[in-house]
Amino acid sequence: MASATVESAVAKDDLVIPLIDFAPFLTADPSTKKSTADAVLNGFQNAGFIYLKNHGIPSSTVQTVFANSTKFFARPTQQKLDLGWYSPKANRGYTAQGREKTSLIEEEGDVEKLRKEVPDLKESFEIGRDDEPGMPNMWPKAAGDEDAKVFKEVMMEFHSTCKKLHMQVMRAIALGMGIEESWFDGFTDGGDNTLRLLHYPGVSKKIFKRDDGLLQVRAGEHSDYGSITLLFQDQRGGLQVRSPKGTFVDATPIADTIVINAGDLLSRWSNDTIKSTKHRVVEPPPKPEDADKDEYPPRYSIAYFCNPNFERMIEAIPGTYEEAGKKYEAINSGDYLVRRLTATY
Ligand SMILES: O=C(O)CCC(=O)C(=O)O
Ligand SMILES: [Fe+2]
Repeated sequence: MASATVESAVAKDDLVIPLIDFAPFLTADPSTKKSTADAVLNGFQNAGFIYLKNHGIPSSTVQTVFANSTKFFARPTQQKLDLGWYSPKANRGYTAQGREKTSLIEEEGDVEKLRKEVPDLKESFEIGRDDEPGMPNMWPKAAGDEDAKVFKEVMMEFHSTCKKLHMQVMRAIALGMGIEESWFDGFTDGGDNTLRLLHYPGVSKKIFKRDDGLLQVRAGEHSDYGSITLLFQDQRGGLQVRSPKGTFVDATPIADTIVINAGDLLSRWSNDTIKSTKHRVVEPPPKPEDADKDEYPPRYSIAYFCNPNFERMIEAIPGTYEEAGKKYEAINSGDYLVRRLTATY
């Protein structure tokens, strides 16, 4: 089968992140579908990251979500604190700056130490499925507040839009792996995914110039936990991905694309054939229009963290373990995520 020519979005220090046109996959011509699927799988196997264009989510939709996110974070601090993130199991609500430390640490306790040293310069708001008993989303009060009403509608709609794309990308991975295209459907149809709005407030440029040798970041180095993450970023920049050489390479924003990365659970599920690559958000690259300002402008991003249905057991995908053997025991998807979240908050 002829493989499609794939452009690269990032190519530095042996990190090659492909820029993949997803339209051929979505429009279902069998031969181009397969080569697109191969490109998706190769991207996750080699870099752990891809950029996707023509993914089917209109840019007007994404703009509306960003606009609503910006309005949300502009609410008074107390209003946001009243919607506080309340448990790893629910993973819903608002997290103020300094509360979470995305990190490499898996032990509780260590995270406390790291957080004090260099807090992440961000606030976030997490939204889960809206129909999970005992785990309510933390919506701003809608009575007499039109923005709050619209916010909820926009976010729930986007949650379901992203859920569909998660299913499609997992189908592409399946087809790329040579298993039944629908193989993952029974793992992705539950929508146990988290929509996270992120705001990195404008900060003084000086904050990044520390004299204690520590690196001030907007979000610390980490890998994501679940199957895949759909990341929508504004044009500000600052996201970096770890290369095979150990350097951090800019994942420069490309308009109308989604950056998609594989998480730790997909890596485990694929018997380590797919990579879950470390990334972070740092001081943004200089732009001519900010040159004579003392502050960097804010950055907004939207991450949609996808997970296999929480009730499912995750055990090596067919085709990934027959030769090498299974590297990991079966694990419950929901338990795995709660364990990881418990260590970071
Ligand atoms: O804001 C970004 O660009 C990345 C955020 C991220 O990696 C995360 O929240 O897991
Ligand atoms: Fe991440």
